[in-house]
This record gives sequence, structure tokens and C-alpha cells, in this order.
Amino acid sequence: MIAMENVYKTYPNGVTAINGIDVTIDQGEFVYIVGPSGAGKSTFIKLMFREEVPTKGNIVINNRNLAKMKWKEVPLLRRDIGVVYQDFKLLPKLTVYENVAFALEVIEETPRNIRRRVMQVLDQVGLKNKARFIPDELSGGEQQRVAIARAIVNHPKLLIADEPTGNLDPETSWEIMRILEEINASGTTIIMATHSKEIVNTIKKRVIAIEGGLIVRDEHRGEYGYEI
Ligand SMILES: Nc1ncnc2c1ncn2[C@@H]1O[C@H](COP(=O)(O)OP(=O)(O)OP(=O)(O)O)[C@@H](O)[C@H]1O
Repeated sequence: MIAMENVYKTYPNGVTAINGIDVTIDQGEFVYIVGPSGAGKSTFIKLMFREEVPTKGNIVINNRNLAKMKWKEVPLLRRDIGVVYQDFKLLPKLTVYENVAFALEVIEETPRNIRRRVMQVLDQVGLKNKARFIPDELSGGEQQRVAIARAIVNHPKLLIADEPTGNLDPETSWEIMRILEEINASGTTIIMATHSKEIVNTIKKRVIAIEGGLIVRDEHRGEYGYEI
């Protein structure tokens, strides 16, 4: 469960990106975060994996209060959270296999378990036959599938996606959505910031709209609600 209570975020330059947010998200939900450019969506998302620290308020994720967390506790929090970005952020010199295995190597899994689990997630995203490729040899959609495999390899309870289809063509975007829906069906909470009206209005989920750092709409099976 995720609970935000009276959360504010003001950046060092004085810009207040989050302006008093209260929200709860239950385990297993699929939530779209929508809103105009500069509304605070990325900041909202970054607060959830302690990429940013709130200026005020509490953020409790799986019984840990992120507002009070020490820096040395952050790696443990992040083991439970997978993150996927618009620009994939794969390590360019490592193979697909190595990019995904990396997350398990840092938590000192046995080589046998690493191999089994990496091949399992690559199979899940349909890329078992490209394990030895490097990111440059893959299409955008394939790179995003590697990034998703990397994000879920640790069995996180929460998967955060910041515009995961932003760099992809429509057909590839639907493929990515099918994979995210499958991951959600196995119990993982998904929080996805998006500018895709098509996706939000077709694959109906909870929609939280943010404007000016505030939640202005929160609907189950909601609509995108903006023209672009
Ligand atoms: N690191 C930062 N330092 C200072 N200001 C920032 C920083 N990151 C974001 N902002 C500002 O905070 C506000 C919210 O930005 P944010 O990136 O959260 O919006 P967004 O809704 O994700 O926008 P977009 O849809 O364009 O990605 C904007 O005014 C932005 O300029």
C-alpha cells in the first residue's frame, strides 16, 4: 500500500512542483497519472522511489516512511520497486542478459538463481532469443521490454513507469501495455505517468490527474480528459 499525506515538494530553485497531495493506492492497483506538461507528474513519481525527498508530509510505502528514511535505507526500499523510463536507460555496453542480471548481482543472488530468473523474465517479455544482443542492436520496443524485464526481475511489489510508451510507435506501445497488464495481473501495483489519450481511454484503469501540483481528479476506470 502507498499512502501520501499532505505532501509538498519545493525544489531548491523555489519551484513548488507538488502542492499538498493526499492519496492512497492499494496493492495490485493499476493507476495512470495524467496532466499537462509541468503539472508535477514526474515529481509525484520520483517521490515514490525516493529519487526526490518531500519538503513536507509523509509518504508511506509498504510500511516504510520515505520522508523519514535515511539514505542508507534507500537501496532496501528500491529492491521492492521497479522503475521504467521513457528513454529506457539501459547500459549500452552490456548485453540484454547482463542488463537484466545486474539488478540481481548487486543483491548477491547465486549464479544459478540469476541465470534461471533472468531467462524467465526475458521469456516473459518475449526476448529470450536476444539475450546476447546489446541495446543498440534492438528496436525501441525491444529496448523497453529489456527495461521492463530489468525492473521486474526482483519481483517488486510496485512498478513505476514514467511515460514508458513516450518514445514508441502506437503498435509497439500496445505491446508494452499488454506486458504491463500481465505484470499487474500477477499482483504488482503499477503506476504509470502518460500523455497517451488513446491508451488511457482504451485500457480503462484508475486515473489520477495532476495540475499545478494538486490532484484535480481521481476516478476508477477514468478518461484521459485532455485534448492532447
Ligand atoms: N530538478 C528540478 N529542479 C527544479 N525544478 C524542477 C525540477 N524538476 C522539475 N521541476 C519543475 O517542477 C514542475 C513540475 O515538473 P515535473 O517534471 O514534475 O512535471 P511533469 O508533469 O512530469 O511534466 P512533463 O509532462 O512535461 O514531463 C515544473 O515547473 C518543473 O520545471
